[in-house]
Amino acid sequence: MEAETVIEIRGLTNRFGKTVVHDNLSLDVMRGEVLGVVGASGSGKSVLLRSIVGLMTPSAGQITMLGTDVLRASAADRAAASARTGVMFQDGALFSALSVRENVEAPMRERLAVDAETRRALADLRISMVGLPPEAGDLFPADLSGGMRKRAGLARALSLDPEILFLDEPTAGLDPIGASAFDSLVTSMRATLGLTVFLVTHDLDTLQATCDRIAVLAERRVLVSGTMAELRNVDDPWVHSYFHGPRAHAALAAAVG
Ligand SMILES: Nc1ncnc2c1ncn2[C@@H]1O[C@H](COP(=O)(O)OP(=O)(O)OP(=O)(O)O)[C@@H](O)[C@H]1O
Repeated sequence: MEAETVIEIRGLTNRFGKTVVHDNLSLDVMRGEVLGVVGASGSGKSVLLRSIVGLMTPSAGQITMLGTDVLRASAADRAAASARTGVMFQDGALFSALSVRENVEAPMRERLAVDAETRRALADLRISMVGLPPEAGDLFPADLSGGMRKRAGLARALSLDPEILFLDEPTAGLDPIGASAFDSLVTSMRATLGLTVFLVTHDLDTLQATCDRIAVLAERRVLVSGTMAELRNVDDPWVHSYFHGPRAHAALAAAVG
């Protein structure tokens, strides 16, 4: 079966004043893959994610997501494409005045024509899917540990049963055990829900554990993409030091051992 491109980015340029973050960047994301996006701090990973999900307007270029030209489509078409995606931000970005359940219900209120009881049941299902205990639905973000807040953010990202999940530094701030549990959760949900995952991370263990393919942002574009094994053979100083540094060796050793 031929692979389907679910996100196609061509000629993307992002500028802030004189700072050029992306220059003529191209990237394809295929249905069902977990794509990791790495790059030095400031290389434009978050700006890329925000451009795709419509949180900022790029200076130039074309982004086609699920068949919609997101930079040129009508607001209604953009909203329809966006409802088929979910985004989990680094700090969870939960509404502090709402309970976890209400946070998970929030996207449904806008997009799903279902009664309150069904909405609540769907939210509780998402909460259990991400491994939170049932009572977590009644808690508020301030009552949650960092790991629970990440899971609650993930439950909200899954609210509308998305086809594409965007994760921005999902394991940042978690202890190694919590991070590895989160990696396993992403892997199992991709398998059970058939998700496509776009994952921005610095975490080599996460790359090793979850990603089919990794795209490296450098020189204002996607310098190279491939599997971890392929990227270890790329002759570029940043790529080489990233994938051959002590942390990379530790991640590989942990995966083998
Ligand atoms: N709203 C903005 N206004 C001006 N400059 C911005 C804005 N957003 C991002 N930038 C700049 O764009 C560049 C890329 O930022 P971005 O946050 O995408 O980097 P990153 O690769 O995600 O970094 P990190 O790994 O540190 O999170 C940085 O130089 C940043 O200062």
